[in-house]
Amino acid sequence: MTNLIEIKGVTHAYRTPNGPLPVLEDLTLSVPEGEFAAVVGPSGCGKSTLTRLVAGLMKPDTGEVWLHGERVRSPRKTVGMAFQNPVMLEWRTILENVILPLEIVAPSMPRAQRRARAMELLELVGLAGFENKRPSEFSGGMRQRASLCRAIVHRPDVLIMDEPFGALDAFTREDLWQTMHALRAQEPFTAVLITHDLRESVYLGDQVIVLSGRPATTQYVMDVKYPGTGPRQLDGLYTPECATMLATLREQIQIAQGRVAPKEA
Ligand SMILES: Nc1ncnc2c1ncn2[C@@H]1O[C@H](COP(=O)(O)OP(=O)(O)OP(=O)(O)O)[C@@H](O)[C@H]1O
Repeated sequence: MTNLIEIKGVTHAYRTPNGPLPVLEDLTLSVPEGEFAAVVGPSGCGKSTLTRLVAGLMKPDTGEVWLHGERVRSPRKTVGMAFQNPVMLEWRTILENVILPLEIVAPSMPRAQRRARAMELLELVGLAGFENKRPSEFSGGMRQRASLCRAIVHRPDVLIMDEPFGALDAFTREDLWQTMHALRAQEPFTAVLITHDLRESVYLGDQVIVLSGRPATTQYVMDVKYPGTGPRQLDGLYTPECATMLATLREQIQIAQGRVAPKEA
């Protein structure tokens, strides 16, 4: 499997009035094409900075970021992004909001085709029938569903999500996890998810990458062996296999926070 994302020896510091703030330190990681990588780490360690580098919104001080075999040096159209608080244009309907990236990336696409593409996704996430509503009429969960559609409507190479479900209640969040699996089953894409929720990382991730405390480096990578065959079931989270994976991740986070010493190899 080829790697869609390659981050090689990336080091970055922000310039602040108090001097440089080192955020990433010789960070190396890769995400194979079609895989879902969940990234966890202590608060403030540099997770969002990492997403900005992959999207080409920032350049690292040193090191290289590669996407689909091309060095990332500027913002990429082939990246879709979703955030905790999706910004929607209130004067547009939900359908018109979802169509927006196509207007920018594929301006020559016929209007009917754009609408059909957006509707296809809205149906997939359970929002068919709501397409003519305004964002203000939507709940947080509905906004986030629409935001996911908008992020992948132009079929990006990679979907980057920065705590997209962080502000949702636990039940809505679990619904959205299932929606995410449904979306991926329909249109396989490579994904990077920043999250603070270890259960979410295991339920959604093919791999979970644990970053160290700031300045962040790749501390630990777990290949998720989710119990059961076929589509992942939420019940799987309550099995001994998942309990073991979650305990390992929790310990890694505590090491990253400096609360526990790493075990001798
Ligand atoms: N533009 C900036 N200028 C200066 N410092 C910044 C800037 N952006 C982020 N930082 C600082 O860099 C550090 C890493 O920030 P980043 O948002 O990447 O961390 P994070 O792991 O995503 O945080 P959290 O888990 O709290 O969401 C933080 O200390 C933050 O305050």
